[in-house]
Amino acid sequence: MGRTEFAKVKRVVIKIGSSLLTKGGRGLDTSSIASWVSQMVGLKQRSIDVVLVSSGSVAEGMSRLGLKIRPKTLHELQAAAAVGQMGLVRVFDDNFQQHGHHAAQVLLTHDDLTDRQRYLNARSTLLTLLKFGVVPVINENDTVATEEIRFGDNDTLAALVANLVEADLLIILTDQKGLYTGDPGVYPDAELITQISVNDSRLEKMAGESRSGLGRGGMYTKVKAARLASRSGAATVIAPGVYDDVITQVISGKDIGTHFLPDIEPLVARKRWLAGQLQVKGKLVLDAGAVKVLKSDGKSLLAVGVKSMSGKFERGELVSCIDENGLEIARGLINYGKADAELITGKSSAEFEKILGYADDAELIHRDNMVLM
Ligand SMILES: Nc1ncnc2c1ncn2[C@@H]1O[C@H](COP(=O)(O)OP(=O)(O)O)[C@@H](O)[C@H]1O
Ligand SMILES: N[C@@H](CCC(=O)OP(=O)(O)O)C(=O)O
Repeated sequence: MGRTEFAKVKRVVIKIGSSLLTKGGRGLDTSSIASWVSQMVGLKQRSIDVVLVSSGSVAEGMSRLGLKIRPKTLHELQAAAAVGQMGLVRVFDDNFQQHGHHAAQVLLTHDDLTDRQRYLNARSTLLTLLKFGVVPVINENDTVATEEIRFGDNDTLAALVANLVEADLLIILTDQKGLYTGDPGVYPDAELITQISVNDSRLEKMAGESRSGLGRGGMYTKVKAARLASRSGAATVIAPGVYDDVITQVISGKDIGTHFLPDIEPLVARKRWLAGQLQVKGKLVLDAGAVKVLKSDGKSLLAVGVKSMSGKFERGELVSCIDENGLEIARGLINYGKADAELITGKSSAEFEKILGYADDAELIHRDNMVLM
C-alpha cells in the first residue's frame, strides 16, 4: 500500500510511545494527548476504525511516585505501571468523552495472544468494541506479566494487535522524525528514511535501541513491528508525534515519517497467529534439502531432514526451524514431544512405528501448522 492509498484505509492501529506521552518523563502531556484524540475522532468521523496502543504507564507512574530513574526490579515496575495506568486511561477517557466518544481499556498479556482460544476471544472483543464505535485503548497488563511472558515493548504489542484486528495501517508515533540510517543521537549525520520495504536487509543495521530510559524498544522493535504487521498486509508509518496534525497528515498521504511497504503476501489468519508467537520451546536444525523444500515448495517438515534439536517441547508446542548457519527458516507446531522427536531425527516416516512403537503423524511439522520466517 503506497501513501496515496492511505485515503482508502478502513482500520488503523495507532501506537504512542512513553517519551512522547510523558514529555520525556515529566508527567502526561495533556495538550498533545488532546490533539491526538481530536485527530483520532476526525478519523472516526470518516468511518475509519481506530485502535490505540498507548504506552506510558510506567513513565507516568514514575512521575507520580517521584521516581527519577526507571525502576530495575519487576515488582517496582509493576507497581509504577499500576499507578500510571490510572492516569493514562483517565486522560484518554476524558478527552474522548469531550468529543462524545467512548474509549475502552484493554490490558493484554502475551499469554492472551499465545493461547489460540484467548487470542480468538481478544479478537472478538476488540471487533465488538469497534462495532460499537468505541476506541480500544490497549496496553500490556504490566501488573501481572512476568518477565518470561512479557511483550516488553508496546511496538510488538501494537503489531500483534494490527494482525489481530486486520488493520490496514499501523502508525507508530515516537520522539523522532522517523527511522534514520542510524540513531541520530549517536550519528548526527544520519539521514531520515522516507520509504523502505520491510524486507530491506539494511534495516537491521540502521535500527538501534532506546536511549531515553523511558521507552523500551527504540527503533529496533519498531522495525520488527513493521515486519510483523506486514504479515497481515498492514503498512506501517513511524512518525513524529510532536508534529501538528501528524495522524491526519499521515492518513492524507503526506510524506512524513518512515513508510514501510509490506511487500509480502499476507498470511492466512491461523498462520498469522503462529507468526506472532514470541516464545519458541525448541530449535530444529535442518539439512539443506529440508530448507529447500520448506522454502521453495511449501512442503511439510519430515524428520528425515532434521539433523539435530535442542530445547524442551511437548507435542503441539511451537519450535523454530533453523538452517545449519543458525538462520531461522520457519516456525511451527511440532507433532512429537522432544523425547520421541529425538529418536526419529533423520529417520523416514516408515520407520517411526518400529522405533517408537506407534506412528501418529508422518510429518514432524505439518505445513498447515508452519509459517516461513
Ligand atoms: N535509526 C534510528 N533512527 C531514529 N531513532 C533511533 C534509531 N536507532 C535508535 N533510535 C532511538 O530510538 C528512540 C525511539 O524509541 P523509544 O525510546 O523506544 O521511543 P518510544 O517511547 O516512542 O517507543 C529514539 O529516541 C532514538 O534514541
Ligand atoms: N507497558 C509499558 C510499555 C513500555 C513501552 O513499550 O514503552 P515504549 O517503548 O515507549 O512504547 C508502559 O505502559 O509503560
